[in-house]
Amino acid sequence: MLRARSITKSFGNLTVLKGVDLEVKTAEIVSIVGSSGAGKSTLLHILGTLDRPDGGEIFFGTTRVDRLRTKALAHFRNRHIGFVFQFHHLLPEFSALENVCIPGWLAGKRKKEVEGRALELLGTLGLSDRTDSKPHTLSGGEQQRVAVARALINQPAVVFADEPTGNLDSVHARELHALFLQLRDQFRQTFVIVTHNEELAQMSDRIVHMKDGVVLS
Ligand SMILES: Nc1ncnc2c1ncn2[C@@H]1O[C@H](COP(=O)(O)OP(=O)(O)OP(=O)(O)O)[C@@H](O)[C@H]1O
Repeated sequence: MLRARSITKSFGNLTVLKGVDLEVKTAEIVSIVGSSGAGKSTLLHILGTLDRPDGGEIFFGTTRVDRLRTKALAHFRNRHIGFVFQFHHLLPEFSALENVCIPGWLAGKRKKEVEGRALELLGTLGLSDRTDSKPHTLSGGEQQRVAVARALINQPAVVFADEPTGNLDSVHARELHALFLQLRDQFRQTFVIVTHNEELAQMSDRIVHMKDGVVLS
């Protein structure tokens, strides 16, 4: 599904990634753990095509994404990659349903089709009765679940999550992780997660340890 080889990245004099290799299979949940500054978020952003590596190669299936031009890359990202961040960045003036639909509309899919899938996803995530709610009227856990539904709307090959439970209490954090497992089983959804939460990392299929810009295991 996802194959990254010899990924390097520097910011000025600081070499943050020193030749990272990583393979992720379909329907696998991989957690990336490691101390602060190890390069986890940098790697996630590069794998998620939000940033480009200095060297190395990244394949999604047979598509080499690090060579795509900016416009083609944006198109690829919107169609095939989902993101969940610690702060979910929901658009405050739009309802939960609209927030979920927007990436689908941007991808040029039919309005009704997108809405149908959004309603199905929100139902799966236990939010059927909150579809018309604005983000500020939802709890932190509910907002994060809306963000997960939004990440899934275009049926992405991979969802990248950077500290997705960082602003949730332990009950909601556990619920969110259980949801990732459910989505893996139900839709064969693949996840790559950066987390400091040891308990959640243990629930993944595989833990990848990073230290000083390299993957240890
Ligand atoms: N855009 C940038 N410009 C300059 N330096 C950066 C940039 N992004 C990250 N860095 C530096 O790269 C190093 C790795 O950062 P990164 O966020 O990838 O680490 P991390 O393992 O995710 O850390 P944390 O667990 O604290 O989030 C840090 O020293 C950081 O300051």
